[in-house]
Amino acid sequence: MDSAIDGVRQPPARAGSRLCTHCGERKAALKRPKTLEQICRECFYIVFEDEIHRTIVDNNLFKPGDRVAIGASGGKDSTVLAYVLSELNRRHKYCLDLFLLSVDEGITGYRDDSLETVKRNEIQYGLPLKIVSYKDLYGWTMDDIVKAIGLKNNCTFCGVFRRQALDRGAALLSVDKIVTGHNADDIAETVLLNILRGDIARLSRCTFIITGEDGPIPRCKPFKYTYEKEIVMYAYFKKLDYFSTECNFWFLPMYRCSLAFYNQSCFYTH
Ligand SMILES: Nc1ncnc2c1ncn2[C@@H]1O[C@H](COP(=O)(O)OP(=O)(O)OP(=O)(O)O)[C@@H](O)[C@H]1O
Repeated sequence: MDSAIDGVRQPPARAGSRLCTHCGERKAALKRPKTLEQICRECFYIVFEDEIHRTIVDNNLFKPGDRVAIGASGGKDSTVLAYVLSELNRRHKYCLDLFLLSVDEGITGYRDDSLETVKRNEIQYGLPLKIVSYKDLYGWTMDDIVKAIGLKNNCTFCGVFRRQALDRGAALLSVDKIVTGHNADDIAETVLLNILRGDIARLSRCTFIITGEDGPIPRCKPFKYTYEKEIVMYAYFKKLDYFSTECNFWFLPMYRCSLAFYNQSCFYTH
């Protein structure tokens, strides 16, 4: 729709030529998926990080002196989590001891490459890294398991092993908490899956921000309210070093195509 300034009809503002609705000074670089506001990069960083800080504080995720392991796969979510958490820890003086904890499932051409990214993150963010492998813990790699059982149910095995491996790694690091990069989209997906499966017990638990408080080491999801699209934008604008290939053993072509399209649809090009 055309707008009128001093009675003169103006052409519609082009996406990318609009001013940021927060500072009103810089050009908008994106339309925030969460609020649909036109926002510049600098203001986007501020609101994105502040929302995660608020989530941490409002839900008492940590206490001063906590040792916290960041489940680091090298993917976008855990890379952004490691970066933002170390920034917030410094800025807001959470007084946390942060560690990167990676599980090597033994998937050639996937996890070996993504672990190289985590090793670079270790240096870039100055966070100590611990890697635990299925081979050392269980005597099997995922490559061996898929050779033995094929591609059916392999993700179920891998998920169960990874959960336990993260606990074992966390125990070796003597941490108080594990944080993972599960985001709002992941949680929505889990809710839908649990509804489809009729799994009422899991349905009630799957949205909790802290889980496993009765187990060895509690797990937290600081990205519970963070949209996946915004995590991708943050990583892109900040030029974070992350690994973006899907697992070799997980092949859903339609999902991957739609995700690629979805991840690109919110940027303005100046
Ligand atoms: N191999 C791993 N080692 C350590 N942590 C992991 C590993 N795989 C997954 N995680 C943790 O579990 C979270 C969810 O992983 P999942 O593979 O389900 O989602 P994702 O969206 O691909 O996450 P990411 O972008 O961080 O890879 C990750 O963000 C990370 O914190």
